[in-house]
Amino acid sequence: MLIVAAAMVDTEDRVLLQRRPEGKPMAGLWEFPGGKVDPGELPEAALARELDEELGIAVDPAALSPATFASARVGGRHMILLLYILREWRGEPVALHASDLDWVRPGEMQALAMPPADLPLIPLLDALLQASRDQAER
Ligand SMILES: Nc1nc2c([nH]c(=O)n2[C@@H]2O[C@H](COP(=O)(O)OP(=O)(O)OP(=O)(O)O)[C@@H](O)[C@H]2O)c(=O)[nH]1
Repeated sequence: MLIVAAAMVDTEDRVLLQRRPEGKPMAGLWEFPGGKVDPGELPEAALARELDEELGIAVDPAALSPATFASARVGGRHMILLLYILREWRGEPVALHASDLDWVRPGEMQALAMPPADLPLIPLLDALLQASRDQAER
């Protein structure tokens, strides 16, 4: 199972998380917006499609920067999750599928309930955002 997900980063280095709605597996957990890559679909095109469907935003697939990945068992299947960083999009994200949205810093994610496969991604994302801050200051 190939999943693509976005760490959408705002100008204050906060990242958008969405809350899985009731009735879905892992309901109530906070996750990165995204979803399954359809057969024959390019990962970046799949993520732009998911972000449109889930948040109502327009994303240029070329603006998605590969960040890191997770490889884990989820509900009896093996999942590879590709995480991208996204800093530019058009429109204001709206929770079209999620029960809630929130902008959080990676340091604050530890306090939120997230899918187990996401937990190793948090320090990696934190380090990547820190590195791009350092580069911007140079
Ligand atoms: N989008 C997203 N999915 C994640 C994350 N972490 C994680 O384990 N997943 C898992 O990856 C899969 C995402 O596929 P999906 O969004 O298309 O699936 P879903 O469970 O919402 O069901 P659906 O196929 O009915 O829409 C789910 O099994 C989800 O639990 C994450 O951070 N973001």
